[in-house]
Amino acid sequence: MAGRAGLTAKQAAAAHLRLPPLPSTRDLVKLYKLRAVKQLSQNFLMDHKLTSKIVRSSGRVRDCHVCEVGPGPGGITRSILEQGAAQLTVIEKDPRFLPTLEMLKDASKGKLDIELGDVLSFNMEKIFSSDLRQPWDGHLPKIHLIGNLPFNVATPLIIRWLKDISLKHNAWVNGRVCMTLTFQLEVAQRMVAPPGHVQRCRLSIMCQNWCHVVHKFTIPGRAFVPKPDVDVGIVHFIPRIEPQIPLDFGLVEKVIRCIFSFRQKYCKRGAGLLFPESQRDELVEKMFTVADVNPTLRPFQLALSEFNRLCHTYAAILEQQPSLEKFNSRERKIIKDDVDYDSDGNEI
Ligand SMILES: C[S@@+](CC[C@H](N)C(=O)[O-])C[C@H]1O[C@@H](n2cnc3c(N)ncnc32)[C@H](O)[C@@H]1O
Repeated sequence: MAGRAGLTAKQAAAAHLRLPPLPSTRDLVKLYKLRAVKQLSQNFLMDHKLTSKIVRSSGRVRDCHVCEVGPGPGGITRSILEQGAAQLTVIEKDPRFLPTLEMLKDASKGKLDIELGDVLSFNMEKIFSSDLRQPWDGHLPKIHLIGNLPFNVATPLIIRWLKDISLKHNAWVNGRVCMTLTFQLEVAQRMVAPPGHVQRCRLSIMCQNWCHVVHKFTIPGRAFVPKPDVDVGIVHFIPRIEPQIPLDFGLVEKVIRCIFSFRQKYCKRGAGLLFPESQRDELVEKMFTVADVNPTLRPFQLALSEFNRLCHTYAAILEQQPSLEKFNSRERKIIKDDVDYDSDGNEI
């Protein structure tokens, strides 16, 4: 809505902060003494409309504490400040971006903090005030995590964060903190794939077990500088109050990983990897009978409720035979063709 001076609330906030403009592609090249921006080995989003859309898709950041991972030259960072975040902490690994981020910090009126570090090992617990904490089953805390990271960092990061969510560690000591992250489109589609979908994989189950996952929109690769070979999906995660499979992260991950080891075969084939050969047939049959799951379905056809029953039955078998917990079949390493990889070579 336009205010008295004819400015929208957002324009007023931006004018009030007097943020320096985002460096152009040419500026980036000059700033970092490069021949081409490609040498930074990153894909930057320089389109203000799109950075604003990403921030809006995370929900309302006004008056919230936002943590942005991988700000780079600060396109998304500017949009977060413009949309009225009360506090913004950025975690950037590459010190070459510090001068541009410092300029933003100076203009931010104390709202921007810069942390130089690797988000994969960064404990965010200390950056948020305990005043923002909410009970896990209460309202969502006024905290958001937002980031456009390199594709080969984003997938391992979300797996780490899902584990943190399961343990209520890291940012999640504060309650059900939401995340809005970019992934290559194919990975985003896998994250939200329902049962029976051709993209359904281990990542779908892991994400959907601990979070409500929404693929918000897609950005064509050409919007990035330099242009990646793929399009990009923006995914929003809201931690579930209760996971669909309320068991230990490691146990769930092991069962899902084994079952998806043979994607095109009956799901009992992969489940067999949970047990030594001497007991395999007997325990697989027991697992599927007790869980009441059809062992001849393909892994991608199983619903979360069926994985839930299989995981619980496996946990009950472990209670009776604790030594099985340490059993790790090496067979899947031999049968490589049935394991899924994303285009960065990450097994998923
Ligand atoms: C794809 S660029 C995106 C930059 C900016 N967010 C944008 O949208 O234009 C990824 C950024 O993440 C940073 N980055 C990469 N790995 C990181 C890590 N492990 N921890 C923190 N930052 C990282 C890079 O240095 C780079 O600035």
